[in-house]
Amino acid sequence: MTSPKTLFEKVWEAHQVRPETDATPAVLYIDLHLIHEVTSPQAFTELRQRGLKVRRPDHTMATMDHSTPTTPRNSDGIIPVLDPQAIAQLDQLRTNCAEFGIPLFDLGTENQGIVHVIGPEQGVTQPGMTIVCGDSHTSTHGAFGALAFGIGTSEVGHVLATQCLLQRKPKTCAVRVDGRLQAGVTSKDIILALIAKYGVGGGTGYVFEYMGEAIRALSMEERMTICNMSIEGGARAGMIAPDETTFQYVAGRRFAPKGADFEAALARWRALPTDEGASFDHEMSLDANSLEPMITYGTTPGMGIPITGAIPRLSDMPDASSRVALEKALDYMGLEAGKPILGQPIDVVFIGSCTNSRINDLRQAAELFKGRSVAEGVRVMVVPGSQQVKKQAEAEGLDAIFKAAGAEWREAGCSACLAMNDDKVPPGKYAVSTSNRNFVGRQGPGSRSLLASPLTAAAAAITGRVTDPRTML
Ligand SMILES: CC(C)[C@H](C(=O)O)[C@@H](O)C(=O)O
Ligand code: SF4
Repeated sequence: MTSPKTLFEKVWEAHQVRPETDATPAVLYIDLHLIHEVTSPQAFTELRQRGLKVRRPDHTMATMDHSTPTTPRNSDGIIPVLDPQAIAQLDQLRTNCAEFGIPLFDLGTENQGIVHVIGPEQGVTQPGMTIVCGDSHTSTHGAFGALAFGIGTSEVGHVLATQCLLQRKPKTCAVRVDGRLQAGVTSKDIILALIAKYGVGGGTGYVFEYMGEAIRALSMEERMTICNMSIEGGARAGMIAPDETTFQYVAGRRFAPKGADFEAALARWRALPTDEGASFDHEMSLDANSLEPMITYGTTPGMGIPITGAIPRLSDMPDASSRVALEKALDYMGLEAGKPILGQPIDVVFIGSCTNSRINDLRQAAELFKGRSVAEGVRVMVVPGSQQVKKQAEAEGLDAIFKAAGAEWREAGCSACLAMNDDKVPPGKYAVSTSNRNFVGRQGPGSRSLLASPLTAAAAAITGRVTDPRTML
């Protein structure tokens, strides 16, 4: 009998070409390499300079998402790109993919979308894989029981050339979430609460494995929301053991194994969950029963509170450095210590990003918008994570609900998650956003972001203030 192993250890060992030594990191084989227009150009330049080819173009997939506009199509069905820098970046990716034989989901084509939305959607994201991308939210794919993490641009070059990566083995942390979520409380609230409890550095050096009754009860889309923000809790990656929910989601997708291959894959995937008695280096926990909708008030994703709570006071802080951080954050946010967050007026609502732009997120938001209108003076952007999500939402009539309420229904992309395209939050304005980062200037210079779930975002859109969505269900 071999000793019991964690999910992470099984995936790591199956991909280790060479183990690490004191002097050298491990060499890890990569099953899937996702690329986008922002972090890949220099990597291709290096390949050309060194006369190298892409080792496995068939295990590499490209999309356009960050700098793409999400403005509705023109009368020719084309999404117009006006920004010269975006034009250059997108053209460069087209050239690189054509030259190196990499499949590309080009802007406006039927499968284009945010890189972390399309991987799962196309069935290229599968249990037990190693997945990398020059993007920190690659952790999203860990929801399938894959080991998935972000890499730097020079590493993108290494993976393109060799399909391998040099990595130090991270430690493991079990994150147990027991109990059941109340109505109006979502997986976004689980991850915001976890980061509020353990801090943005709590997971440093670890790969999280989320487990427990509350995690098992979640759909794949909800699990992706949690794994997506593992990186905001400091972890290298976040994983969830694959189960029937996972297998059902993957089955039948475009690039998923079919027939006998699927059966063989299933047998392998069923052996992935952490063995009874396997040990972790560290543990964290959260009680789902007592969770409320969460919202952030500051400039890190860890500055979050239950929506019925009050903004912390300096005297609540454990040390001098957190007092300074809080003071600076509240100054930037224009919020007052000790005050309730409920009722805070807001200007913009953004429903989208790789955290919360899948069909389930849009359905939840639409449920609240149905028969109601956006508050006077509030701009609401609803941005599907992919063209497929957009199509599905339109087939279900969700777009009609959003538009009738007075929200904008846009094309797929990262959009207002980060200020790399035209979708920005104006200086000094407050945005309730379903994205994952509320850093200074993240949604535009001077923008003030309050991170929350799609339900909480929709509630704010309708009332023009921070509102508990449970009062509107
Ligand atoms: C542009 C990209 C490198 C970046 C990331 O790595 O996460 C972006 O996706 C983000 O969310 O900040
Ligand atoms: S949606 Fe936001 S977090 Fe996700 S990849 Fe795009 S910019 Fe990064």
